[in-house]
Amino acid sequence: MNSFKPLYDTEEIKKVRLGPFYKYYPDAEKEVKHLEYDSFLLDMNSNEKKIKTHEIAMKIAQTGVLRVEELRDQPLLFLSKLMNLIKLDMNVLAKFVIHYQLFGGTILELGTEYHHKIYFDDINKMKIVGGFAMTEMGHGSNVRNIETIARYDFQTQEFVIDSPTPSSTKFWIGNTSRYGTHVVLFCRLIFNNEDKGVHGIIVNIRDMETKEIRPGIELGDCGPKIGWNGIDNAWIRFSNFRAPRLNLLSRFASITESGEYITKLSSPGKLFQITISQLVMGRMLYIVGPPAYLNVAIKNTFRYAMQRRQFGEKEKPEELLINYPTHYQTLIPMISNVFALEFSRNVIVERFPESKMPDKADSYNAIIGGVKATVAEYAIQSISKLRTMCGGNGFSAYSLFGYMRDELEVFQTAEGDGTVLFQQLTKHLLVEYRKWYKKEGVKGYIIKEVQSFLDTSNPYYTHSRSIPYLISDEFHLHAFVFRFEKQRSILITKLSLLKSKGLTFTQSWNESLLDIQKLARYYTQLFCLESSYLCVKKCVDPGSRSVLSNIVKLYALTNIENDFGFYRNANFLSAGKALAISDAIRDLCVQLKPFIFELMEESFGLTFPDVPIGSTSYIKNMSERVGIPPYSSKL
Ligand SMILES: Cc1cc2nc3c(=O)[nH]c(=O)nc-3n(C[C@H](O)[C@H](O)[C@H](O)COP(=O)(O)OP(=O)(O)OC[C@H]3O[C@@H](n4cnc5c(N)ncnc54)[C@H](O)[C@@H]3O)c2cc1C
Repeated sequence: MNSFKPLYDTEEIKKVRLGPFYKYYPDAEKEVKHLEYDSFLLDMNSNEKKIKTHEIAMKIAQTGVLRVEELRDQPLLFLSKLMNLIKLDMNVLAKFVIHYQLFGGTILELGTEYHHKIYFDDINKMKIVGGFAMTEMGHGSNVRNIETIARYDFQTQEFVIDSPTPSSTKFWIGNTSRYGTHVVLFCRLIFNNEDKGVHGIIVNIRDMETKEIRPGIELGDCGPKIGWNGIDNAWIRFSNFRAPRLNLLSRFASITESGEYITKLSSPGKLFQITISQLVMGRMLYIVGPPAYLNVAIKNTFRYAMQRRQFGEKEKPEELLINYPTHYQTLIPMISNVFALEFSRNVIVERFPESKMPDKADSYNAIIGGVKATVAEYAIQSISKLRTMCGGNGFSAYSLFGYMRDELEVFQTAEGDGTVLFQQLTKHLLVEYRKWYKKEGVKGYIIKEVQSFLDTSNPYYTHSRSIPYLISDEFHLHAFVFRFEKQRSILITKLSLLKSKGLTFTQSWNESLLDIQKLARYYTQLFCLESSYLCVKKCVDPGSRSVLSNIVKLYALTNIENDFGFYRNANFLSAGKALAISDAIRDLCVQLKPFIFELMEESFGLTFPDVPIGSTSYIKNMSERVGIPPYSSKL
C-alpha cells in the first residue's frame, strides 16, 4: 500500500455521505441561512440558559421555518433543516424537537384532521408551546405500566384526570415547567370502569392569557441536570382535572358523542403497540444528530493535531501530534466509524416508508432502535476520547467537547434506553429466526451449521494472512455474519437450557441479558456494514468509490479487531491472522492519512463558529478568546 492522494470527486462523496438528504440539504440551507445564529450558550447558569433558550426558539419559530406538516409531507426537508440548525445551541434544537416532533408529531400521527386543523398553525408559530408527557416517576422504559388515569365522564363528555399514586407523577416532561401551554398526556383510559390501556390526550396546562397553571394541575421543575439545562423539564400531578372528549387523540380509538368507545384494534395491548410504533420519527432524529456533531468534534481534533507539536528529535522541529500512531490510528478509524453510522442512517431514512407497512414495521422499528442505541453510546465514548487527544486545550469549554458530551449524554436514555432497545431488537431477531426455522426445518438448519463449520474449521481459512483476502469485503462480511449467527446460536442454546431447568421465559430471558445485548450489537454492526456496502455501491465515480470502499474496510477491520476475543474463542481466527489484521489496519490508516481529513471536510464541511482549537491558528484564537493581549517582542 502506498500513500498518494487518489483522485476522487468531492461532490460525489458528498452525495453518497448525505444520501437521501443530498437533494434537500441545499434548500434547507437556504431556508435557515437568514436566521441569526447566537453562539452556544456556554458558561450560563440554568436559569439564564432556560430564558435565553426560550427567547431564541421563539424568535426563530416566528419565521415559520419549521412546520409540523413537513414531518408528514417532506420529512427529509424537515430533517435536513434540523441538520443545518445544529449551529444553534443544542438546547434550542431540543426545544424544537420536543415541541414540533414529540408534541406536534404525536398529534400528527395519533390525532385526526380535527386536531390537525385546530393545533397546527399555533404549533408552527409556537403560539402554544408543547410537551410530551409520557414518563412518570415510577415508569420510564416500561410505558405500558404508567399509572395516570383519565376516567370518562358520560354526563359532561369530559375526561377526569388523576395521578392516583406518588409514582404516577409525570416526570422529566420537557418544555413544561416554565413555558409550556399544552402537553400530549399519556394515561390509562378508564371507560365504563374498564381499563382500556394507554391513550394520548391533549391537555392545556396553562391559561393562554395569564399563563397561570390551570386548577387541578400542580407542576414544578425537575431541578439541575447534567445537560439540557436550557430545557424546562417538569414534574406534573393531576387532581380531578377535566379535559374535553375531543381532546382524545382518536386516530386509533375514539369516543362518540353518544358515549360509545370505538376501536378497530382487538385489545389494549394491540392499541398500545400501534400507538408507540407511530412515534418512530423521534428515534430517527436521534440517529441524525450525533454523527453531525461527531464530524465537528473529529474535525477540530484533527485540525489541532495538524498544528500542535510536542516532543521530537533533537535539532529538529517537534513532532506534530497527528504523526503519532496513537493519534492517527484512533482518529482515522473513528472517521470510518462515523461514515458507517452515516451510511446506516441513510439506509434507515430511505426505508422510512416501511415504518408504515404492517408487514415491515416491526423489523424497521427494531433496527432503528439498535442503531439509535449504538449511535448514542458511540458519540459519548468518542467525544471523551477526542477531548483527551487535545490535552488541556480540549478541556476548555470553548473547545466544545464538554458542551457536546453534556448535551448528547441524554441521547443514551431519551427516546428509549439503549439496553432496553437492544432487547427489543433481539426479541425481533429471535422471532424472525423462529419463522425461518419453521420454514426451512431441521434440514435447512443443519445445512447452514455445516456450511459455517466447514468454512471456519478449514485451517486455510483460520490461518490465512493473505492481505488481499484480509482486506476483501468477502472476508469482512463473512466475519460479521459469522459473529452474529454464532452469537444467536449461543443465546438460543442458553435460553433452551434455562427453560429445561424449569425457569420461566422471563427468568431465562433476564438471566441471558448479556448475551441478548451482544446479539443486538452484532446485528446492528452487521447492518452498518451492509448499509455501507449499499451506499458505496451507489457511487458512480471509480476513484471516489475506491476511497469510500477503503474507509468501509477500515470500519470492518477495526470492528473485528475490537472483538478479537470473541473471534479467537470461536476459533474463527488464528493468532497470526489476528496480528495480520492489526497490520492491515495500520496500513489502511497510513494510506488514508494524507487526504482523509480534507475529504471529510470538503464533503460535509460543517463548522461551528469560534472554536479556537478548530481554527487555523489556535494560539492566536485562544489568546483572543481568553483576553491575552497581543504579543509584543519589546516586553
Ligand atoms: C433530560 C431528560 C429529558 C426527558 N424528556 C422527556 C419528555 O419530554 N417526556 C417524557 O415522557 N420523558 C422524558 N424523559 C424520560 C426518558 O424518556 C426516560 O428517562 C427513559 O425512557 C428511560 O426511562 P427511565 O428513566 O425510567 O429509566 P429506567 O427504565 O428505570 O432504566 C434505568 C436503568 O435500568 C435499566 N433497565 C430498565 N429496564 C430493564 C430491563 N428490562 N432489563 C435490563 N435493564 C433494564 C436501563 O437500561 C437503565 O440502565 C426525559 C429524560 C431526561 C433525562
